[in-house]
Amino acid sequence: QSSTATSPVQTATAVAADPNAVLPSQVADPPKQAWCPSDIFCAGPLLQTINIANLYSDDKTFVDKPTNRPASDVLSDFSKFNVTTVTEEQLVNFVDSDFSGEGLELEAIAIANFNSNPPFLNNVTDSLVRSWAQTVHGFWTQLIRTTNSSTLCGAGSDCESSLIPLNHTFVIPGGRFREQYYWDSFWIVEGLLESQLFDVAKDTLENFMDEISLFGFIPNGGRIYYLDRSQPPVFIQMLQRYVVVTGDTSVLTRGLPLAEVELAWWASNRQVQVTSPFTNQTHAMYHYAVVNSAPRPESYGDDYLTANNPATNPPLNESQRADLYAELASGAESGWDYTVRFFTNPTQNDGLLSLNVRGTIPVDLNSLLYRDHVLLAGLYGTSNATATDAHLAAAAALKSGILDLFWDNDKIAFYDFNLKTNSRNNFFSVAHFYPIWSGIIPDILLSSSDMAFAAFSSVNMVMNRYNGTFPSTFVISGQQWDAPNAWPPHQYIIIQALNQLPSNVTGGAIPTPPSGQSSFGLIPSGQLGLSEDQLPGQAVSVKNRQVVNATLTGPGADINTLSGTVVNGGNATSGEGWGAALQRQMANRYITSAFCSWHATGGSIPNVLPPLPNNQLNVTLSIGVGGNMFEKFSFADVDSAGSGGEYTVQAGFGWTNGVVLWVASNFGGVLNEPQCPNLLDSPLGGGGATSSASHGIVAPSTLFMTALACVAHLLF
Ligand SMILES: OC[C@H]1O[C@H](O[C@H]2O[C@H](CO)[C@@H](O)[C@H](O)[C@H]2O)[C@H](O)[C@@H](O)[C@@H]1O
Repeated sequence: QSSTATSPVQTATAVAADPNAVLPSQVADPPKQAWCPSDIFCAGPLLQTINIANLYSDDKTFVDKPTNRPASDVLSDFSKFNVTTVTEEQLVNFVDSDFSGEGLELEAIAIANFNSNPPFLNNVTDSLVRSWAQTVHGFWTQLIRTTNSSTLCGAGSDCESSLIPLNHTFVIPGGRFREQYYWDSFWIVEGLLESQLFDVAKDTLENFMDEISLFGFIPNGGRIYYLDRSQPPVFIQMLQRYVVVTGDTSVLTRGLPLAEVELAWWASNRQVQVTSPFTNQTHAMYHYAVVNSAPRPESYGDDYLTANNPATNPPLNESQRADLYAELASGAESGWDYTVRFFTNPTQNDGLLSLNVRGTIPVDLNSLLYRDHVLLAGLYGTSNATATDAHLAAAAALKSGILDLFWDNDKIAFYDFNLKTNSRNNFFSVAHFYPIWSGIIPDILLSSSDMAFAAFSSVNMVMNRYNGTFPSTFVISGQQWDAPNAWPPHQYIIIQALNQLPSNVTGGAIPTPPSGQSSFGLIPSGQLGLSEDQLPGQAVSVKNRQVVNATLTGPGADINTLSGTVVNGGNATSGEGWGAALQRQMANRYITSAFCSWHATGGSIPNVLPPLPNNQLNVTLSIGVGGNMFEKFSFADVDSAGSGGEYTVQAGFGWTNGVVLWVASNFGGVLNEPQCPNLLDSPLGGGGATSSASHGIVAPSTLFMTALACVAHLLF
């Protein structure tokens, strides 16, 4: 049995807001970037002019459109324009005649031997969750791609495309993300392994190996405009998971030497010596630091406007603009594009002009590289004792830097180190959990159950206080890697971090908050860097179309507390310690967020789950939409997608599906049927309907983003 291939190509129409208008004046073109030589898809006069004309709602659309005639003809056509007199309509005609549909170089293919009933489904007890997990497993068939350069303008043509052709099939995230992405693929591979799509997982690895051979590193994504940067380094972790699950060690013949090449790239290009103000020891640590002095091609208009914002007084000079462009690219390399966490002063929302990515030694990056070294040592095993020892030594050196620079023994948390202030940032984010996931467990957590719980007390608070899953940070900034957004990879990392704690410290019950306090009272003083009343609110009802939040402090703030467990947290099992309880709650909340936001946008399962009635789907503008698997969620509303950032929330979605399948497989015995709030209770729905759950009201901004996502038809 094979799956059916679906067409991936969507073509956005170029729109001239005012056809006869000439373009506003432009600042001088940025210098040509050696890493991105295309005169069409990289920084230069053509790309800047198209973006100034603002023909597409998403800057990425244009750079994903292959030319439909030789590049020299396209450039010759463009050279006929004078940028001070060309009209928007002339540019619309130019792109319509010289370029084809975005993503046309990619082809959806069928998955050979697709088993629609993989064994992991037997792990899922609840029948609705099992059917839905099977539905999500089926979504791989819509996200699988292969390169098909011959669809350009005939084989052997010199048409141009920004795509980096890949030799093997791969899974895309979905929506505007039409190509293979680096760190997304880790969670995609986790899901593929649960789905027993071992060939696709292996193909993914082969593609990354080809890229390391070709470029010396793995680029952010499969387009030439990503060639200035990588993404969080997880290739070795994918390799290890594939080998452990399949037992197929044949990939190591090529994989091990290429893993060395990748690690050497990080060491040569992203390493910095840091002398600790705490111990005076010097550590070789890593940061995200991209060499780039132009707007990112896929976000050219956004970056150009950030650098040339007329409200910036005094305006940035050329070298300040170049510096900002390096920061923006470095933020994209971190995978967290963008967050106040990487602002010069994270506690003040000073905007992207204050980005300090290169001046931050990030706790997550260093933990990932530590884990890479440990896993690589394990993959060598006894076959190469010298290499094993070298990687264990590299891991030990990183661990010592991580504990020295990032760990705060009073607040019981890991924080980034700031090179500008030569101190730890007093800013809590979900990055705190990366070292623990990676196996770096400070002694104090190993010797005290209270301290171990303290390291996870923010998870307990989120489960009790908010409807959804764990946010990137607790600051609502408008950036997509801040509240209210909760991302699938991070739910996986927290659950896995809990797994790393020894059972002798996780066996007791979840502690009760001090008298008169909420679960916030269980968090060590200062850990979050915010007082309880500075945390985002949780909506509980709508009155006169106004959202009413739960009280911010005191026991009433724990609005999702039930006797013995939390809302949408599954049922407590007898003898369960706090570690298992938090895992169960996180697993249930994740499934609830992914399921409810899918159902709220028209998801249904034949003979199992009907779609919501039209009066509810109308609230999310989802009539006729078949359900969206979103890339991110809201931590305060399980019905809603995430929001904010520079592009509209996307659906598809590779890592979301991967984490669903992993959670279903590993926690299927403790997953309950999700209880989704009634959409008519939302401000957009008018409020006042009876909710299917006691807690559930949708925050207006996030629901609006769900609606926007549907309007834009951002489906697969
Ligand atoms: O176009 C803007 C940015 O989009 C990507 O970033 C986001 O999507 C990726 C794919 O899911 C994900 O890996 C990343 O964490 C997201 O923030 C892209 O990776 C960026 O480089 C790009 O500038």
